Amino acid sequence: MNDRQKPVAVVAIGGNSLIKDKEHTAVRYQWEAVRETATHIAEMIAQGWTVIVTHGNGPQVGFILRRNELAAHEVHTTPLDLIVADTQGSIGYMLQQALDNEFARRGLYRRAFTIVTQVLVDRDDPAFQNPTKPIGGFLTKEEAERFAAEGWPVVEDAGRGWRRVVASPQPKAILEENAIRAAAEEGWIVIAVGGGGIPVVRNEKGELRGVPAVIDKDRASSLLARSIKADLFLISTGVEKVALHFNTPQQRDLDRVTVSELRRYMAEGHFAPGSMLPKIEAVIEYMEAGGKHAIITNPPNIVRALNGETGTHIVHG
Ligand SMILES: Nc1ncnc2c1ncn2[C@@H]1O[C@H](COP(=O)(O)OP(=O)(O)O)[C@@H](O)[C@H]1O
Ligand SMILES: NC(=O)OP(=O)(O)O
Repeated sequence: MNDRQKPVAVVAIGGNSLIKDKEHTAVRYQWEAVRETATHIAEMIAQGWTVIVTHGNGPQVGFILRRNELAAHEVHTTPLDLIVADTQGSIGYMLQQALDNEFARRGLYRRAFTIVTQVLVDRDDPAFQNPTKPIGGFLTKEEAERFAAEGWPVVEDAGRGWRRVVASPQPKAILEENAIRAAAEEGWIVIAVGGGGIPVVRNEKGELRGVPAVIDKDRASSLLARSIKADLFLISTGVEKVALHFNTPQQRDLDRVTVSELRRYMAEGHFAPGSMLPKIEAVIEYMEAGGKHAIITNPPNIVRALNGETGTHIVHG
């Protein structure tokens, strides 16, 4: 099979799943998580998939922003679009190196590379007035109240603690889409649309300009999967399966769910905004645009999920 005939998967890796856990966020733990994730993606590629890797950056963007603020008396601060670009570079670099090492270890003739990706958003998106995207680490209620008093918008995030939030406009177009497609067709393992893409708008002269926001990477990854007509959209996150009544004694994990069932569960409020809800909306959008199959699972279960042994599988119906 040549590279153009291989099935194409967009694999979206969560920013939270790229830190070890909320207590272990230092760079060495990020490397551990990236290297572990890379082994599973390499196995997928060994099994015959062409993979386009996208990734989140929520925790990492928040850490860089905070570092900026703490050092603001000494060095200039950086706008959010540049911070997103920074994370595309740093996380892209980590994934690229970890994947290349894994390919070499397995004797797989593959190389990975990262495409700095700009994503067009609407200047008038109401999201700019209503920040919803959680970034940075998890705070206690007391810490969150203290930061809120300093002007940060904060939200409670899926029972895991409090987090700062920033604007998260809808992705409209991936400006480097043709480059991503062409590189994947040539057999490259492309890392792209990092952190949902660098948010840009067109000004009155039609020129591109960055805007201060963090696009949801699941929404942007769904847009990519739809645009390139990917055979599979796989979201790798912190849970093996999506659940109903998540984090309660009534929790029930979903193995196989149709799009219409998923819509109903979404309307019943089973999926937390800012964490699972955007993933569910992203897979529904992908499936309703003609996508074939979507999976939500965690990194260690990627290959088992592909073999139908675990994960939440979203199918037509
Ligand atoms: N219904 C649900 N089923 C499973 N997980 C859920 C649900 N609602 C909220 N979550 C939480 O959402 C998390 C995934 O969101 P998040 O950590 O923001 O994603 P990412 O991996 O993209 O960083 C899961 O790890 C889990 O803690
Ligand atoms: N940009 C983004 O959606 O990041 P997370 O996946 O880390 O939330």
